[in-house]
Amino acid sequence: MAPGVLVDDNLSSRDGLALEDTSDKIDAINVLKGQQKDDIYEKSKFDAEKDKTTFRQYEDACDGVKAFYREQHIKQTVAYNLKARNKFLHFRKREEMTIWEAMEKLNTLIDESDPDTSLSQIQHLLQSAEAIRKDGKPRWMQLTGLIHDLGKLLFFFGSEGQWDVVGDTFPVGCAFEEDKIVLSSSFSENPDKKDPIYSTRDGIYEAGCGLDNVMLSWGHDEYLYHIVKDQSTLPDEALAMIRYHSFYPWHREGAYTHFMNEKDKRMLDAVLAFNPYDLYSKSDGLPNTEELKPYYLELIDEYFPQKVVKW
Ligand SMILES: O[C@H]1[C@H](O)[C@@H](O)[C@H](O)[C@@H](O)[C@H]1O
Ligand SMILES: [Fe+2]
Ligand SMILES: [Fe+2]
Repeated sequence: MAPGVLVDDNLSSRDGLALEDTSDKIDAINVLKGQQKDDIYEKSKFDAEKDKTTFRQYEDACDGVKAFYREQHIKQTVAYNLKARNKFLHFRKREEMTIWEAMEKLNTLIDESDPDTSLSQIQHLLQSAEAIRKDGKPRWMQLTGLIHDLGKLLFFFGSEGQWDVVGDTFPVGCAFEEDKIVLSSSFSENPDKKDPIYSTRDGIYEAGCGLDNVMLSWGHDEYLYHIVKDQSTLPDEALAMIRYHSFYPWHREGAYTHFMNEKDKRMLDAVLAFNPYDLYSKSDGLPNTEELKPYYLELIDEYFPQKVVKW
């Protein structure tokens, strides 16, 4: 095992940015860190009228969704995770695109893991952002809604399929908490389940080590988290909303809490504040992309000052 890989990927965080970037950018980050944080925890008015029992019904899902999770739960291993990190975060020649161009590129992907929407990704992103905006949440959170699934671009950058792009996430390198993970029966065929270390509760980690140090199954959350951490001025809460939004075993089912540290307790609140806008906005009306575009272009520029993103 190479713990250095983990530390490099996850802990460089704001330090890297602070060392390399302009003082304007650092000022912007510091201002953001202190402001507009509490507004996000105020109980959401948005999901009060939703019938939550109709979402995430995996046992009743179509065969495609079941086949997706079967494949994902067999193939997400520590070995694959390390390989994917190297490939997608370190070795690839990155494409340059603005956020809006990325949204348009992603638009042809229909997510095979999702039992709740068959809308295109741009519509899902705008639905999430609009729900956050209508609920009066801060601008940085609206932008987080707009971009949170852009990591699915991995599908066009040489992923092995959808199993390493979409779907819920869970840690690798320690025992799978199968009763807290959807459609988990195929974990029995995951080779890591027989590994003498990876099959233990703490595996390659330590209790209380902090989720920053835990490798989550590879997919759109982790990939986008790194891009946004390195190339935007969005605050830590936004980074957590992105990195953990598919980590339902943790934020909804209470699994893997033994790895949490103090920071994770705060981040969990942020992720929970974000979740309704991601999940329950899927039943909202269709957003008018052209009408909304000018508002969001301005918002993107506010937090991605260099405009073009290296994907
Ligand atoms: O099917 C969905 C979809 O892929 C989402 O983007 C992801 O965040 C969810 O966790 C997942 O269950
Ligand atoms: Fe997602
Ligand atoms: Fe989403």
